[in-house]
Order: sequence, then structure tokens, then C-alpha cells
Amino acid sequence: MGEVDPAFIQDQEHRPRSSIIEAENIPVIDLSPLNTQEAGDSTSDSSSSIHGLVKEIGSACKEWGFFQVINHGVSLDTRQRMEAASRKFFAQSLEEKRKVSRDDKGRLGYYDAEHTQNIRDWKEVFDSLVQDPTLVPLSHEEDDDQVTHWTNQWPQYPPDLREASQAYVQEMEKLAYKLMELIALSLGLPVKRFHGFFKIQTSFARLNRYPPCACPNLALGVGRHKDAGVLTILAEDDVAGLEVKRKSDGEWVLVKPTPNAFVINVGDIIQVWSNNMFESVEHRAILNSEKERLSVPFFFNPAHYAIIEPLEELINEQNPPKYRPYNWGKFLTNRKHTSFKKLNVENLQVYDFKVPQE
Ligand SMILES: O=C(O)CCC(=O)C(=O)O
Ligand SMILES: [Fe+2]
Repeated sequence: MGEVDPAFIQDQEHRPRSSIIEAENIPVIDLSPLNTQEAGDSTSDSSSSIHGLVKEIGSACKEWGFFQVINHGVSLDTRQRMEAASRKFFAQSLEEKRKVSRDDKGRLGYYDAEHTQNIRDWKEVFDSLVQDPTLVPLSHEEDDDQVTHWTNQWPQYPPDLREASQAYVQEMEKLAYKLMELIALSLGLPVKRFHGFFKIQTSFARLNRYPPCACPNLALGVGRHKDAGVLTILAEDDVAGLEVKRKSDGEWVLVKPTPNAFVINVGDIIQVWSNNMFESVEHRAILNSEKERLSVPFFFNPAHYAIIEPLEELINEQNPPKYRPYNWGKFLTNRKHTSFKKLNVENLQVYDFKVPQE
């Protein structure tokens, strides 16, 4: 990825701004009350701090769709091992990395030509599934109900990438469940309302490396998009790059990395489940002309057969469902299909399942 190939160049309106706005007020939420208490337990003294936390999470989801968490219980060692193994993997030659290339037969792994909204991203990635193998629909075609499975591929080097990833995603899963409990409570639902959706999962972890770019004003590390799943937990290094489209005024604002924090965002599925109470927000990654940047998102997703629709407890006559039900596996395979190559169509969005309102 030496010089800027036209495939990477964003349309004028989607290019990074020359003056960057830092998001001073993206909420930073301290999860330490959870370390002593389960979210649903109302019998103890700390229930009022849990109550405060639930309110904070609820307003962050409503006003930003994004927040950061600190004192989250994920061990620093696990995170650092993951990051160190990622850097070693990416530091190899392209030829070595391509030995574990992602392919259209359902093998996850390395990929350096992903497109978002039909423009190539200035990045390389390595994907691995939480459940190996993971069952998914064979194709994105609506009338095809055959299933297949996706599997992980691990490189020879570094030898500990597999173990580091597995330890990491285990901790991510724990954190994701805790966050989903808080989100359930903030929507007035039973604490474990969402747990059943994740017995079988299509969750995966991604390593993103954004190489330095000679023209950071023309290309993007990841083009503007919304995450399609339930929840994303992002670890980033100390190079800033994540920009979020601020709900209050539609401006792109840069999230300042907080050491050892995770950035959390609501995905499209929470938007649908909550019937738009919590909206999934557009974001993108900008580039740096000198420094590379590493980020590790964990995408928490339900089973392929999950039917996504507004939760019945949250709809009524005054607030009718804003979406018709859709199948998650088909949505996921459709997205994978469109991110493999440049197609001249807009990719599938939850918007496509919107019920027309009078
Ligand atoms: O690297 C980042 O900051 C954002 C990555 C992202 O949004 C994604 O991979 O979905
Ligand atoms: Fe994303």
C-alpha cells in the first residue's frame, strides 16, 4: 500500500476535514460498581451505584450511541498480549500474511482489500471467530436456506496469536454480557433479557492495522459505516483515529484514546430491538501520515438464525414497531458479500427493513 491508488480515494463530501474536532464529552463510564455487585441484584448497599450506572449507560446510548468504559474488569495483561501478537503478525511480509488469507469458502483470517461503501479501506485486517466453527447461511440469497460453516485459520507466526486471541475474546464476552445487562436495565427490561440470544453466536474479533498514509486527507482507514451487530467493544492503541458522527449536530468528532479504556458502540441490532430508542451511530477511522494505528474491535453478534425485530415489551399502540423482522444470518452474509469487492450498489442497511410510518 505505497502510493494512493484511486480505489482508496473518498468522494469530496466523505473526506476527513482539515480541522479535526475532538470529542471532549464522549461519556467515560466507570464500571467499578459492577466489580462488587451483579447488575440485577437489588438487595445490596451498592444497588444505588448500579442504578446510577444504568442511567449513565442509558443516556450515553441515547445521546451518543458511543461511550468509553474504564475499570471494566478486563485484565491489562490479556489486552497487551493480544496487541503484541497482532503487531508481530502484521509486521511480516505480505506473502507470509497471505498464507492465511480470508477466502470465499468461509475461512477467516487475513485480508487487505476490504471496501466500505464501495471505496477501498486503507487497512489490513485479521478476523477470528469466537465459536469455531460458526454456522451461517450458505448464501445471502433470500430463498436459499442451506447453511454452511465458517472456520478460523491461524498463522504459524506468531505462535501465540491463537492463544492470545482466545483469552482475549473470552474476556470480551464477559464484558459484553455485563454491558448487555446494563442496557437491558436501562430499557426497563429484566437483567438477563438478552442472554438467550448469545448461546450460539456469530461474534468475531478483528485486528485492524492502519498503515501510515501519504494522503490522509483523501483516504480513510475505514469508511463511514454503522456496525451491523449488537454491540462493538473496541480496543485502540494511543494513536487517535476513530471519528464518530455526533448526534447533536452531525459533525465528525475524533475520540481521544483513553489508556486501557474500551470504546463501546451500539450496533444496528440494538437499534431495532429498542425500536430506535438507542440508535446505531455512523463512525469511521481517519489516517495518520506518520504513524500506524492498531485497533481491535470485538463484534458481539447473535446466532445466524436469530430473527431481529423490535422487542415486544417495548412496542405498543403509541409506539408501533418501526422495523419488520429480518434474519441476522442473511444480513451478515449480505454484508460480507459486499465488503469483499467493489460493487456498484449500496450495501444492505437496517433502513431497508423500516416499516413506512404514516
Ligand atoms: O479502528 C477503529 O477505530 C474503528 C474500526 C471500526 O469501526 C470497525 O472495524 O468496524
Ligand atoms: Fe465499526
